[in-house]
Parts: sequence; structure tokens; C-alpha cells
Amino acid sequence: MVASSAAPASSSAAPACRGMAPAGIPTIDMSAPAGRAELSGQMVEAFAERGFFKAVNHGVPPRVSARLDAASAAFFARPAHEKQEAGPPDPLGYGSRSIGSHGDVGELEYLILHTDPEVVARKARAIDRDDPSRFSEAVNVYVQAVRHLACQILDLLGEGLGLRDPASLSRLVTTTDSDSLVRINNYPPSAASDGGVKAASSVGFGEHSDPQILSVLRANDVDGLQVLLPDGRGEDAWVQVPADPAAFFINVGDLLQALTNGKLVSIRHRVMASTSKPRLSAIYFAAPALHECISALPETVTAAAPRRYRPFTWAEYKKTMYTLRLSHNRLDLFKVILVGDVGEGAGEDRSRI
Ligand SMILES: C=C1C[C@]23C[C@@]1(O)CC[C@H]2[C@@]12CC[C@H](O)[C@@](C)(C(=O)O1)[C@H]2[C@@H]3C(=O)O
Ligand SMILES: O=C(O)CCC(=O)C(=O)O
Ligand SMILES: [Fe+2]
Repeated sequence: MVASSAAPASSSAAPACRGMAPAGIPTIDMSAPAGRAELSGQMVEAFAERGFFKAVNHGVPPRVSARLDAASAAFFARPAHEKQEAGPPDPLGYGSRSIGSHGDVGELEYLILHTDPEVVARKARAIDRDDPSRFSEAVNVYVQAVRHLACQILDLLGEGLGLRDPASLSRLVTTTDSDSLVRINNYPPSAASDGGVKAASSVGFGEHSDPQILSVLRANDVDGLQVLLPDGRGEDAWVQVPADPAAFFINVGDLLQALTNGKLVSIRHRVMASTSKPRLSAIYFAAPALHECISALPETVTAAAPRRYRPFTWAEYKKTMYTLRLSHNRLDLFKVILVGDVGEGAGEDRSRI
């Protein structure tokens, strides 16, 4: 059994909020007290039904996260003109309020970095002028630890899904030319907060799914993350994910949904800002190499579950995603249309089989 807890999203958060979903936040103990087969089964279940889970006893040393938090907080505390030297986000680098290049805005500032240590070292020169290696080492050590966690999870998924080659998912991420990113977000205390009395929330980071394979998120003790879950009455509802700085929140990205032919679902999430304390988060986005072809794993394609998405490369998917708004359901553009299918979007440029 996967332990589960839930908190309702604040009713003032957004019109889409329709109270609390019946089932909540799946929590998985990575130390596998009930054995590896049970653990891999729990993960597949959580990802198939919810698209995410909270990982506890994950093995990432607290000092590794604390070191990244300290290096990030030191950067965000710098004067605006100094931070701008690490920007603009093109799409990597420092950014403030503006997300992507299609008009999305949020109440945050951020750094998006490629995880290649050499790229981090180059960027660190503009991030920590006094001691660039202080920043780059904190990031590199953190990335190593969370990549290891991501790969453990992908191997367990490979086993739980009954793949002939269970390590095939983690290999997509460990390749030297992997396009994985790390993003560090700083949500300043919200104008919506008023001396501890909660007023209407403002959008910190708008609704979206993550495009990569897997996202590994950790934040400080400030709430804000919400996930869109079925409410059991045929609708979706925003569910507040209570902050837990000792845990990691793991979510399925669009590529993992495509690789598993829709069995694992890429979850829609957002951050609402309404606190008097800054929220600091770091997300590792595990991605394949740009040339990697993303195609449903053969074990997930059956007569009852025909191929849902046409094969595409990560480079092709990325190019498309950067032309779209944050909230766009971009994986839909890669859907295969079965002959006889009619309905929304059937006239768009999609494959037919
Ligand atoms: C509006 C956008 C921002 C984003 C690129 C995009 O065009 C659509 C996907 C967005 C997203 C969401 C998850 C990650 O935070 C991110 C880094 C990513 O890979 O896809 C962001 C992109 C971004 O901020 O550049
Ligand atoms: O900052 C957070 O907690 C989540 C942000 C997020 O979803 C993202 O950066 O993709
Ligand atoms: Fe996200």
C-alpha cells in the first residue's frame, strides 16, 4: 500500500479549485521496508493514478540540499543589477517574473541551468563573482545526488512495468549528452500576504506539465505547490501539497507519458504564492539527449492499448514546446489519430494510422 495524505487547496486560490480530492499525496518510503518488488509496484501505481509521489528516506544527504539552498539564497539576495548579469534566460540563465517567451508571468525569480558541470562552471562566473566554484560545486554535488535518485526511480519503474531491459529508462538520463536541467526558483513573500492573514493567492508559477522524463523537486518549508487530481466525481481539483523540506516530490514528465504509451501520466501542477516567507525550490528535470527518439516502449503497446503518440526526438519536442505557452497541453500535438477518430483537433498536423 502507498501511504496517502491530502490538503485542500485554498478556496481562494483559483476558480478551478473545487475543494479537496478524495485521495491525496502518495508517499513512498525509498528505503523499501517491504522489499524491492513492492516498492516498484507502489511507484507504478502512484505514477499511473496520480502522476507523482512524495519520496521519503530517499538517501540524498540533508547537507547536500542545505548547501544548494545557501548558495541559491546568497545569489537571490544580491542586488537586481548583479543578478541580471546571469540573464536573460535564453532559455537558460537568470530570469525574473517572465517565464518562457510567450507572455507567461509569475511571482518569482529563477535560475535555469544545464546540468553539464562545465556549463554550470561557466555560468557560475556571473552568479558568484567572488567565488564561482562555491556556487558550481554546490550545484554539481546536488545534481549528482538527485540524478542518482532519479535513476533509482527509473530502474524501479522499469522493473514494475515489466520491461525486458529495466535499465533502459535510466540510461536515457545517464548518457553524457543528456539534456537535463536544474531550475532554482525563488518566490518572494507575496503581496497577497498581510501580516500572516491570508488574502487571495497570486500565481507564483502557472499551471503546466513538465516536458522532460522525470522531475525531482525539493522546496523549503513554505507551501505553494498544487497538483491537479481527479476529484472522484469526474472533475479535476487543485490539491495543495504540504511543504516538506526533508522530502522530494517526484513527477512524471511528458516524455515518460509518451514512453509508457499514456500508462504513466504527466501531472499538471502550479505554485500559488500567498505567504509572508520566501519559497525556495530546486527542480532537477531528467531529460535524454537531444537526438534521442521517444517512442512507446514495446511492452506498453498492445491490441487493447494501441500506440498513442507518434515517435519524435527530444529536440523536436523541445522546439515545439518553446513555441507554446506554459499551460499548453503540448503532448496532444503528437497524438496518433486512429482512422475513424473524429473530434477536437482532428484537422491538425498529426500522424494517422
Ligand atoms: C513557456 C515556457 C516556459 C518553459 C518553456 C515553455 O515554452 C513551455 C514549457 C516551460 C517549462 C516548464 C517546466 C520547466 O520549468 C521548464 C524549464 C521546461 O523545461 O519547460 C520551463 C520552460 C522555461 O521556463 O524555459
Ligand atoms: O517551484 C516549484 O515548486 C515548482 C516549479 C515548477 O513546477 C517548475 O519549475 O517547473
Ligand atoms: Fe513544473
